[in-house]
Amino acid sequence: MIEISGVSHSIGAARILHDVSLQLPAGGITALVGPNGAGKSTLLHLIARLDPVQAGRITVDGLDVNRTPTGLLARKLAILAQQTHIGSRLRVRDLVGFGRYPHHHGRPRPEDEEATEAALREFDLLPLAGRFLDSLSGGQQQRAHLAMVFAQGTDWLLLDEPLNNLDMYHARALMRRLRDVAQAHGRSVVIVVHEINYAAAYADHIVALKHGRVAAVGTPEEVLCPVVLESVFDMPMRVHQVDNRPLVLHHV
Ligand SMILES: Nc1ncnc2c1ncn2[C@@H]1O[C@H](COP(=O)(O)OP(=O)(O)OP(=O)(O)O)[C@@H](O)[C@H]1O
Repeated sequence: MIEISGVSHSIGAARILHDVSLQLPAGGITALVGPNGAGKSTLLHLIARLDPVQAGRITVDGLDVNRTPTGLLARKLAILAQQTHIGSRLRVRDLVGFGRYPHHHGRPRPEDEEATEAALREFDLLPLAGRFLDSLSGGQQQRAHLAMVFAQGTDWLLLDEPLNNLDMYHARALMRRLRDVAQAHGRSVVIVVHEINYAAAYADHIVALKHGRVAAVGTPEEVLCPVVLESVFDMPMRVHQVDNRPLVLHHV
């Protein structure tokens, strides 16, 4: 479980998160939703210690993220951040192989090579494995970064807008893969997602943030109802049920 207790965060004079307390359960998919600027990425960065926790406390399966050694944290959680600053003159296979670094510290073993090849295969990257990142399309680059995160083989996957640039085929494939790793392998996934119907179809648990505060928490049925959605996104919405899941009509 990830426990977030009384977390506040400021950048300069701007308060970004206000006393956020949450529990993200292990072993399923949690979707973080909310309008632009709500603080979703900031919260994910704090969980992964890309930024230090200024006030409050975050633990991941009991490990305090501010005090846990980097190597241990990197074997516990992997994050796909929204902006990645990795050298573009890097080949896809090398990027994906970096995901294994916390396990081998620079001396890859056969099992690390196998994990890298498996991740390349999983994300349809084998034909592109020898290509430089800057020669790939946006969606292909996104798949390469996802494969690196998967190759890390952690209990927790934190993914900030992983559907960015993915076509319908690869978006659905990714969400099914996330559901599979959560259900069949007991791993835990936290995903920031703007397309609310991916949260509706695949999430077990939804957290809505607004203006740096928790606006709603619950199952898809509890959070994805017009009253809650309209208060979070400030626009009218209709919600239907399809295959026992909510389907949000927000685009018309
Ligand atoms: N380096 C920074 N300097 C100043 N303000 C920042 C900085 N980084 C983030 N912010 C502000 O913090 C707030 C929360 O940003 P954050 O990226 O966490 O939101 P988000 O919910 O992920 O938004 P989006 O859906 O647009 O990605 C925003 O108002 C943003 O402008």
